[in-house]
Amino acid sequence: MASNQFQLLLFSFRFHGMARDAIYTSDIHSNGFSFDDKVASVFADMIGRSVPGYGQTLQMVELLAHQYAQEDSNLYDLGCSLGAATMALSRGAAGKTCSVIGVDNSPAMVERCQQTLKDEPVVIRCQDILDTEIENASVVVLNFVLQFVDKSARLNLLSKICHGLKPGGVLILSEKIAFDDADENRQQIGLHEAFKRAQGYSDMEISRKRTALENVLVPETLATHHARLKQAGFSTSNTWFQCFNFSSLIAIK
Ligand SMILES: Nc1ncnc2c1ncn2[C@@H]1O[C@H](C[S@+](CC[C@H]([NH3+])C(=O)[O-])CC(=O)[O-])[C@@H](O)[C@H]1O
Ligand SMILES: O=C(O)C(=O)Cc1ccccc1
Repeated sequence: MASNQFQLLLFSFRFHGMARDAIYTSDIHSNGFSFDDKVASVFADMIGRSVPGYGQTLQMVELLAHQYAQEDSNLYDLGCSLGAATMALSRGAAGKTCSVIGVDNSPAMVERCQQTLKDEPVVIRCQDILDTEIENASVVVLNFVLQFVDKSARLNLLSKICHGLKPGGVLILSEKIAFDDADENRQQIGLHEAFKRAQGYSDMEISRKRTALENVLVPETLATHHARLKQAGFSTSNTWFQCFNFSSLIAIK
């Protein structure tokens, strides 16, 4: 997606009432994190101010879709939330006869996503991605989603994706990551929290969300991701982006 198009998307979220994320200014949401209506209503602001490099990641999803989308194939955005990466896929594949499919199991997200993308040539489904059939695919996106899937189900999901990809097809995987070295892990988490502070979150908001995400968002190391991608059947995987404890990979079948 050209950066002006991404700006347009952000503008459209703002225009349609994108509210500022103030969820953790109060402690009523301190018991766990879920993609409910409250989160969905501020999500564009939340992810933009919480994930360093998020906007650039979307631009690269468009570029990678342009590079790897094959004629007469399906492009999947698994865990599409409000459809930002779905839109990037659609833009990247413009001019090719591809079907773009976004999937999310949060009704609140899907409702908003369908409304926002109602004029785009994409289909948005409310479904658990563990139940989604992947077929005739050339590009599959998991943009900060695998981290929410139970660890024990991650390999099966990636194997299913690899199986549904055409030869030369790709998986674009973005994740919050962990580091084996405890000092490095602490430093990267500290830098991420400094980023969030610079984006206007208070120490209290940062600390409450950290607690809410415990055992909900479970990050793993890059080495674990690359090893699992290989085990799932991908022939290569490479890291193409990292900022603090957030990273994006591409795996080719
Ligand atoms: N099993 C599941 N099945 C379907 N959806 C799921 C599942 N588990 C989680 N989700 C969905 O995955 C999304 C994760 S957000 C993705 C951002 C987006 N990709 C973006 O590029 O803007 C990332 C974040 O919040 O850090 C939520 O909408 C969940 O409902
Ligand atoms: O905010 C955080 O600490 C994150 O790790 C990123 C994030 C962004 C949106 C929802 C959940 C987590």
